[in-house]
Amino acid sequence: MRVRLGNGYDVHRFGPGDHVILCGVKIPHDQALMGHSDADVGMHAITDALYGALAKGDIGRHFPPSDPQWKGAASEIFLRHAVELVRNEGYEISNVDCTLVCEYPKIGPHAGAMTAALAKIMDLPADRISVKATTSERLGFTGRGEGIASLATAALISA
Ligand SMILES: Nc1ccn([C@@H]2O[C@H](COP(=O)(O)O)[C@@H](O)[C@H]2O)c(=O)n1
Ligand SMILES: C[C@@]1(CO)OP(=O)(O)OP(=O)(O)OC[C@H]1O
Repeated sequence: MRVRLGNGYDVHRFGPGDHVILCGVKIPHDQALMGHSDADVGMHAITDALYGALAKGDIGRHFPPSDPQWKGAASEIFLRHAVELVRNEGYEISNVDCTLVCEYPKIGPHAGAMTAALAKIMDLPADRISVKATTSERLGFTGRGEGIASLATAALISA
């Protein structure tokens, strides 16, 4: 059996707005995340982990921020593309683990909905997907509430 691992990391800054979209779930919040797309920082990190596991570049290579086609795009477009590449290369996703770094919003109450949303998009059982969160103890840009960071790891196994 062949195994490949990938990691992903992304950051989006806060700006004016009344909700964020994280791992496919819309969460009411007193600010929004800014980006060329819908700024789903969790989904972007997972997408990059899949590209990384395949050694096939990153999200900006496949969906350039300079391309107006992706302005306001739903990030599930990017994730679906990465999942398709995984399957086309003869792998299946063993599991994905994502950590969101922010003081607010609190992720715990939404983690189940995020896992379910990702499972649907990735066509995977929910027990292969983990979404969790940490604060940064009010330190740094995430601690000051200037934005949200996300890290993800993906493991692929040969199908
Ligand atoms: N945005 C967040 C941040 C954290 N959590 C949950 O709180 C726990 C404690 O966080 P620490 O940073 O103090 O370790 C963490 O393990 C999460 O369960 C959260 O839900 N949303
Ligand atoms: C996702 C893309 C799509 O144009 O735009 P952003 O929403 O700005 O997100 P980022 O994580 O900066 O990745 C770059 C782009 O590929």
